[in-house]
Amino acid sequence: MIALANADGVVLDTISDQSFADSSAGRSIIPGSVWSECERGTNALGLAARERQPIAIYGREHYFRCHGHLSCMAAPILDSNGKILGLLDASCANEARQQHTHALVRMAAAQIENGLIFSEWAGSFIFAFHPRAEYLDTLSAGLVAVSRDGAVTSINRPGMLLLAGLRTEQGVHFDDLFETSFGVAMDGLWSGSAIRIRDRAGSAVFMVCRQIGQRLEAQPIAMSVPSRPIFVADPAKPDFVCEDWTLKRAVAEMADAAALRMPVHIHGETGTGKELVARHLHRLSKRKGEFVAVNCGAIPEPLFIAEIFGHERGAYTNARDNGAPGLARAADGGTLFLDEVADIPLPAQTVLLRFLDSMEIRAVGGQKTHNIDVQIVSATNHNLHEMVKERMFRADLLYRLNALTINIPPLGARSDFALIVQHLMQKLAPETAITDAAIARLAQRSWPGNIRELNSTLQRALIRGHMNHLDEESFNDEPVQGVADCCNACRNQALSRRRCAEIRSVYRSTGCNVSETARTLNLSRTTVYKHVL
Ligand SMILES: Nc1ncnc2c1ncn2[C@@H]1O[C@H](COP(=O)(O)OP(=O)(O)OP(=O)(O)O)[C@@H](O)[C@H]1O
Repeated sequence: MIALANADGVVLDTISDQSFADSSAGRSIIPGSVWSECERGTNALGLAARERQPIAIYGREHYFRCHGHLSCMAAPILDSNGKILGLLDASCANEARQQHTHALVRMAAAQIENGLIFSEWAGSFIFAFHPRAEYLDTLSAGLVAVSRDGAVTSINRPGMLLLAGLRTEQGVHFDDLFETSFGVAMDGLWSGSAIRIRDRAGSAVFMVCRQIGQRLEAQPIAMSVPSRPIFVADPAKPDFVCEDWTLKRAVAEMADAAALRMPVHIHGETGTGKELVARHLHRLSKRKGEFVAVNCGAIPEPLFIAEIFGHERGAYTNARDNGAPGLARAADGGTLFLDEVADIPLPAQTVLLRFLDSMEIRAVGGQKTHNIDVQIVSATNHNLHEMVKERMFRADLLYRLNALTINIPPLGARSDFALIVQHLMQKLAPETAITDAAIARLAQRSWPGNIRELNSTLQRALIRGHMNHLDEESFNDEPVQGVADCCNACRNQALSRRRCAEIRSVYRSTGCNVSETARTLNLSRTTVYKHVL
């Protein structure tokens, strides 16, 4: 049973399976029942309210013997001033208690707290931050809501912990918390990519913009906003826009491939949604294991085999102390997504081929082999057949990977362009409409960075916008073709300006190909993105 209670421990609502609801334990937790500590002695709801932290109370730990057959895990839901808004509780018969329920209740409470920040501060920018970039999408990330003039309106609990020692109350300025000023940070944040800045205590954090502040004072005007959600929650259906006829047909074929565990290769320009398609395939496969994405272009060549297939303790210089099982084993029972597969170094291609033939792996420096069961999905924006001709990619590996090939059309060629724009608008700024004329104008542009670039363009227009809708004028400042010589973040920094100009020049000379630019200049693709989009 899940119960929601107010700050005094009065149960407001419950959801329960029938047998528990009918049991004597279930009948004691009903809307209106009071679970404050002074009424019921030791119990999870009462103690969580009193201690202001998650609490689990098992069986006989309850003060009243009549509750001895209950196990309850409760967590308070706090607002950003630390006031308790309510309590969430999961209760079950004591014999059915599980440790991980406690973690789930805590996570659910944290999710509600984050959701409240988004709904309460729709007029603010909301930034996620964390010392590690891969945690930006998790509940450990700090969230800070900031008004359009840089005043902090709200910070979530993880954010307070990350900024411990600094003044975090409502009204402090972004510049009081971070060394990079609000204006300079915004230059980087509006592009949609993560920036790295230091807080005033000197710790480096990654930060990304999760919500663009609306201009709430403007009144809505009649405009084309999608009247119904674009997606319905059905795991068999893609959770991305897929109304383009060629893409729809290709995606439909994936269900059979997933059922037969056929290797699927996804081809498409950068930013067309290859990873989204790969994740959809994983959902379709209903495999219990993880979806493990490997950016093959980001792993240095000497480490590639060890990273994928694992290594034993001390297998090579700088190897992790206890060795590592490798990404292929992490994907056992699930899906291994080899992104940027064209970047796999030739020696590693041979090892990968052997693995695909046998589904057997042996860690570097190890003796034992392990059989694993993974769905292989690969992706690239390169023409692997051309690379085979140039002897840069093994033909036998290509034919092992591409039992089914999905070609994702570039954004400019998609018949569902308008739907994609509406979908991105709904995610970025659900209250903001966009005119059909503006969509038509966007459709005429070239989109070398595809949907990712379209997303950044909409973000920029929303930040610059003075109304609560976007029209043709909103895109007047957009460069129609190509890019200026340096990006906004580098414009005032003499040292990085030259480097930035070089990146942008190589980007143009490669026909706006991010991967190619990254390879030519020996940079990560993220760095290239930061400077060109
Ligand atoms: N059909 C779609 N509907 C909605 N959003 C999409 C769609 N396709 C892509 N996107 C969005 O575009 C961005 C890029 O998608 P994704 O990372 O999957 O592209 P990619 O082809 O794997 O890029 P790269 O080759 O650069 O790694 C993501 O933010 C994704 O959510």
